[in-house]
Amino acid sequence: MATGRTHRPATRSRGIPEATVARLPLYLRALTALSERSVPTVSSEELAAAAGVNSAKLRKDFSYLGSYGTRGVGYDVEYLVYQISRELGLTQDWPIVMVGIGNLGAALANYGGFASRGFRVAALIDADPSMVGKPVAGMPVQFIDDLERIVAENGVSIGVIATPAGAAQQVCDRLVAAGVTSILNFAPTVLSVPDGVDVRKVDLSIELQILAFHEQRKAGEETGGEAILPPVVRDAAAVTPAEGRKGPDGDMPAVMPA
Ligand SMILES: NC(=O)c1ccc[n+]([C@@H]2O[C@H](COP(=O)([O-])OP(=O)(O)OC[C@H]3O[C@@H](n4cnc5c(N)ncnc54)[C@H](O)[C@@H]3O)[C@@H](O)[C@H]2O)c1
Repeated sequence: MATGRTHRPATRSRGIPEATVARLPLYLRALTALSERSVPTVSSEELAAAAGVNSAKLRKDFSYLGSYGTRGVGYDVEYLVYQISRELGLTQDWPIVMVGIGNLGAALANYGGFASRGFRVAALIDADPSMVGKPVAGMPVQFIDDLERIVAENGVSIGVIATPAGAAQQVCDRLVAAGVTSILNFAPTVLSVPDGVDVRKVDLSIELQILAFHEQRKAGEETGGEAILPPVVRDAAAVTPAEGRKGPDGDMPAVMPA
C-alpha cells in the first residue's frame, strides 16, 4: 500500500509558504485570546510578541493573506481570526478518528481543545477487544475491524495514530486505503505514505533532546567553553549509529541519528 514518502514543495499552490502556514496557528491562538477579551484591534508588534514571532515576519506573513492592517490602528482582530481560520480550513468542521486508545490516546481524546478548534472526534478505535464499548471521554471505543466503515460513514479525512510504533504503519495504510489523506502520528516511527497524503509527527522526546542540546550549550558557555554533556548525550556517544539504541518501548532510537 505504502508507495513512498510525500514530498511537498516549500510553497503551497496558493502561494503561501509552508513556514507561514506553520505560524498561522500561533497567530490564531494569540488572536483568539484577544478576541475573548473583546480587544478590537492589535498592532503588529503586540501580536508578534503574543505569538512569539518577530513583527517583520508577521507583517510579511499577513501580506500573503492580503491583510496589511491600518497605519496607526493596527489589525482588526475579528477579521484576522476569520481570515486565518478560513486559510487554515477551520471554518468547516473536521471529523477525526483516533487509533490506539491507551494512555496517550485516552489523554488526547479527553483534551477539549480539538472541538473548540473545529476538530470533532468522530470515533476512538483500538485493537484490544477488552476495550471495545468502554467509554473514553464519553465515547465508546470501537474495534479496529470497523475502521474502514467508520471512516467512510463519517467522511473522515484526518486520522490520529497513538498505537505502539510496530502497529503504526499498518494502521496508517488502512486509514489511507479507507480515504484518510492527513495523518497526525504520535508513534515514534517514520510512516510511508503515497503522494497526496500529509503526515505530521509529534515527538515530545525529540523536543526534550533539542532542549538538552541548548542546556549543554548554556553549560558550556558558563564553564568557558568546556561542555558538560547531559547523560543522554554521553550515552549516545558510546553507541555507534549502526548499533542503534532501543528506546523505553523498544522500538525507537533513544537518540535520533542526525
Ligand atoms: N509523540 C509523543 O510525544 C509521545 C508521547 C507518549 C507516547 N508516545 C507514543 O504513543 C504511542 C502510545 O503510547 P501509550 O503510552 O498510549 O501506549 P499504550 O500501550 O498505553 O496504548 C497503545 C494502544 O494502542 C492499541 N493498539 C495496539 N495495536 C493496535 C492496532 N494495530 N490498532 C489499533 N490499536 C492498537 C493498544 O491496544 C493500546 O490501547 C506509543 O507509540 C508511544 O511511543 C508518543
